[in-house]
Amino acid sequence: MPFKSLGLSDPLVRGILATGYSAPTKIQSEAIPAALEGRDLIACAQTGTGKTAAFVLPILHRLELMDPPAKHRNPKALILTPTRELALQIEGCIQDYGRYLDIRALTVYGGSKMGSQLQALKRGIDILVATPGRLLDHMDRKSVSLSDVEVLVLDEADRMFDMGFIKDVQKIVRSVPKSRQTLLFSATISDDIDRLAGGIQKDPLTIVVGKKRNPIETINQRVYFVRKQLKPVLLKHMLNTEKMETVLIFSRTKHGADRITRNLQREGFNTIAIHSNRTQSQRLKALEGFKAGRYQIMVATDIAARGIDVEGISHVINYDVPKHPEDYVHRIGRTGRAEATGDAITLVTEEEGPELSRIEKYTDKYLEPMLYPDFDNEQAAPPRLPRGPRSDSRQGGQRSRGKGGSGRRRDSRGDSRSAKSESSQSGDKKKNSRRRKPKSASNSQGGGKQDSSNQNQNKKRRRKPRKDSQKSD
Ligand SMILES: Nc1ncnc2c1ncn2[C@@H]1O[C@H](COP(=O)(O)OP(=O)(O)OP(=O)(O)O)[C@@H](O)[C@H]1O
Repeated sequence: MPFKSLGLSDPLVRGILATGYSAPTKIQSEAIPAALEGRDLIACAQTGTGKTAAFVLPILHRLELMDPPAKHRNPKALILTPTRELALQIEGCIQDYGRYLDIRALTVYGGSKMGSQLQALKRGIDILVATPGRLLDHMDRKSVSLSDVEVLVLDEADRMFDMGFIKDVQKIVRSVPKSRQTLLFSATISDDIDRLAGGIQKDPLTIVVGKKRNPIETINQRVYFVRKQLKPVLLKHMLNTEKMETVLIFSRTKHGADRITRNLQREGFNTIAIHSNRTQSQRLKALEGFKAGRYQIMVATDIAARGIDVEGISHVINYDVPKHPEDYVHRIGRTGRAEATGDAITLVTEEEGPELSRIEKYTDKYLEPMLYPDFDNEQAAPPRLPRGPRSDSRQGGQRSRGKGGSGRRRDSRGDSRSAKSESSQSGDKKKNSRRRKPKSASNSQGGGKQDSSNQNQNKKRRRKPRKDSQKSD
């Protein structure tokens, strides 16, 4: 099915084709006609499947039909996103798809200069993309009026309904006319959303593409058990032995992200950090540099977990297991996008075992624990690192002396749980032999057995143009 058959206007279809898309993805085929009819939507589709165009295209189409578009003083469409980076990315999509239309979009987000935003708002805009905090600032200053908004989008809807955002979002929604169309999109939409959405939507149509909560199948998920003190050593070992093109590493904390970044920089890896303690220009520089290939590795907190679309991320590494299972789905969804393949690696300590179990329950998938090839998880002290002598002592190698490796076992009901480390089971090898043995992944590039994960890695990661036959199945 071509884009034209979705009912989109000619200049818009030309803009889509010029962006390089030849046929709609499944979520686009299902959501666009319903949105064009004016329905409220709750749309859930896996990461990297083109949800942005599924809400941006109907907005552009609607605006184009309005007469005359250049006269709009107040925004006609409002798109709310949880992060600045995502807001800017969506504005980029609006510019791309709408290149043959006369439509003005503006992004307002914290950390950016007010002056230019105020001027643009004064001149008048058609689409406003915003993070909630900065939009509320503008509303307080009366520099923007939402009284003409006809379409409201909550991208990453479940995140927008999180405790941290809910009050701000509710306040914003109350300022938008009730007659609006409201579109909610995310890769993870819980049943609670129906309840929360009840207050802001009218008879919404729910569209679910793919299995709810499941990471996309193009991501090869791997889990390695490792002692806490050895995480930095294992990370370096992986980066040195496995062929990784562009790597996104997630840390649970900002300090952790900085620490990992410093360690990797000392080791000579081209690494940059992104988190909310960095200035806006540092955040922009990091993301742009990562996208442009100036940095091979970006270390991030969960601010980069949602929506960020960087072509060619070959590996996502969860240095820490994410606290919320849905964050796992979003984090690893930064790879394997638009039919590319990718690897998602999670490093798990004994303490993090229960969190991994929650992820398994949430995604309904058991993640087979593996041992990293040629890595001694029992080593008393980490090997001496080639550069940066200070890092040796910081690895905590000495403190780790005498502690065994971590592992999990699965009971007869199939539940997985944290298992005691080997030495904390008095170093009793017999006891350990009862535990399900982590599988050796044999995925280093320096020889060894090839498993399916390795075969996956060797697949081309370049984005393939979608085939007509794939778009509407
Ligand atoms: N019809 C299409 N044909 C080819 N590529 C597409 C198509 N639609 C979108 N894409 C590309 O697919 C990638 C993922 O799209 P997008 O960022 O909208 O995904 P998403 O579903 O919103 O992901 P996430 O859940 O992570 O936010 C982007 O690089 C986008 O340019």
